[in-house]
Amino acid sequence: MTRDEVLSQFRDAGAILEGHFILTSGLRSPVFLQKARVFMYPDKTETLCKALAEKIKDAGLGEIDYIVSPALGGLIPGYETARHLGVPAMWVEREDGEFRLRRFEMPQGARVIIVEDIVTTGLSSRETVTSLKALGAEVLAVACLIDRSGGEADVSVPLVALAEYKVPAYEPDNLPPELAALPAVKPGSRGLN
Ligand SMILES: O=P(O)(O)OC[C@H]1O[C@H](OP(=O)(O)OP(=O)(O)O)[C@H](O)[C@@H]1O
Ligand SMILES: O=C(O)c1cc(=O)[nH]c(=O)[nH]1
Ligand SMILES: [Mg+2]
Repeated sequence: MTRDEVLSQFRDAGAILEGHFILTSGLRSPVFLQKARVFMYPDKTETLCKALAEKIKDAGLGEIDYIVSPALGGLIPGYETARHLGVPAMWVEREDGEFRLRRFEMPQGARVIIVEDIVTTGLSSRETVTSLKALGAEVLAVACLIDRSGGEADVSVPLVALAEYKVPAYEPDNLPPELAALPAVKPGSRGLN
């Protein structure tokens, strides 16, 4: 899929939101990719994740034992990408703020690809890599649907992005006036009680 085809799937689902958003990293942005509005549609999700699975295969990473995704956003694309790769999918979820593989066993040395929905700073992906390495997994790569950093994010392992879409993000104490004038909302699940 081309970058424009990937972005069209998001645009057609009404998933490219404009306003003032607090991102999971704490950065602020005038654009939010509300992936849940894409994952509402099984056909769109299948199209995107089939293409991501092909890109993962083309990356030549060798045998893959498991896909693991960070909840919540990674759950649906992780499952669907795993389906196209023919491997099982697990997820990590936050417990006391830390990603944990609460419901599954990870065999020592298992070869894992992490599937994320969106990468902005790479923070959530790095947290996922750390949690899986601590269990003895070999993390081959992170794969995501959209890399908002335009290739700049450090996920601590190779990053396979279906599309890059560079979107501005600002430190909260350095906002452009037109962004500061809008009320801020935080759509993601980090820090929710
Ligand atoms: O690269 P980063 O700077 O970490 O940003 C990207 C992360 O932000 C979102 O998750 P969020 O924590 O908002 O919660 P969600 O998965 O429940 O949407 C998204 O699903 C990624 O996991
Ligand atoms: O950085 C984030 O938290 C983030 C950005 C985005 O566009 N979409 C999303 O789900 N999370
Ligand atoms: Mg997430």
